[in-house]
Amino acid sequence: MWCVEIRDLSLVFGSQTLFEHLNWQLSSGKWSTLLGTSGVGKSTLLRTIAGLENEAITGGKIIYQAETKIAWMAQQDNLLPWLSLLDNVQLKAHLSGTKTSETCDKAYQMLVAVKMDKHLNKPCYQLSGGQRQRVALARVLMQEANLILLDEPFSALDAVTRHQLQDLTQELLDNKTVLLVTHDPFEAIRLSDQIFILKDQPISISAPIFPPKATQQAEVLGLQQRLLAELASGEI
Ligand SMILES: Nc1ncnc2c1ncn2[C@@H]1O[C@H](COP(=O)(O)OP(=O)(O)OP(=O)(O)O)[C@@H](O)[C@H]1O
Repeated sequence: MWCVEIRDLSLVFGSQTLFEHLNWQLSSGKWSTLLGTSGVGKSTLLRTIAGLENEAITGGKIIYQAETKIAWMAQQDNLLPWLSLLDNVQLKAHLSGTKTSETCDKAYQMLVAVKMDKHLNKPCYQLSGGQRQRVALARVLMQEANLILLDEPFSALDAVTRHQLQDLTQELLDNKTVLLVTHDPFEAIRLSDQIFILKDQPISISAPIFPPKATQQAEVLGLQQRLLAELASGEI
């Protein structure tokens, strides 16, 4: 069962053809990861699925399952620095002047889920990078989306914080459809149900690679080596 189907899609930036008659399906209820060298077009694919690149599309279409609701989380958390955590999490209500005790309560519950509730009235500029990404995750949860697009949300974090936030994100987004962009093969192996490698321009997307689940097997190390080699061979 798919959540998004890309059908015969072509996309061009000036003289650069990124997608040409691209066909691809994103499976429902799974974590899918896009790996590929810098500049290949991973973020563009994510933005295209989010409907943010319509002007660059020259052909084909994207079909969404009924009631698909999209949320987005990226490396830059896009929090408003002078607003409190609580207001950042309920930003839509805050900006539209529709805050209620229900939206406040729900935002609070989301901050509890990401273990940031004790800071709820602080302005966001006082937070560390990892704390800010927790708040960004709470904002994603607040949107009650069923398709979550993650554009390198962990890449700016130190190893320990990254590990913790990966685990938390995986726990809280269980059962959602997640599409993750990363440069890190090990992150892809840890988090994904399926991995896709993007290569070349126009882009080709590999068949799905299904990582083993236990993280300390020789098989995992072998797959990590294979992904690194594939990425190196696809440098553009
Ligand atoms: N709005 C735009 N206008 C023109 N060119 C663009 C635009 N957005 C992206 N590009 C170009 O499209 C190509 C793919 O960019 P994209 O950011 O999708 O790559 P990426 O694989 O996500 O790279 P990275 O891993 O470095 O983030 C790049 O050559 C980039 O310069």
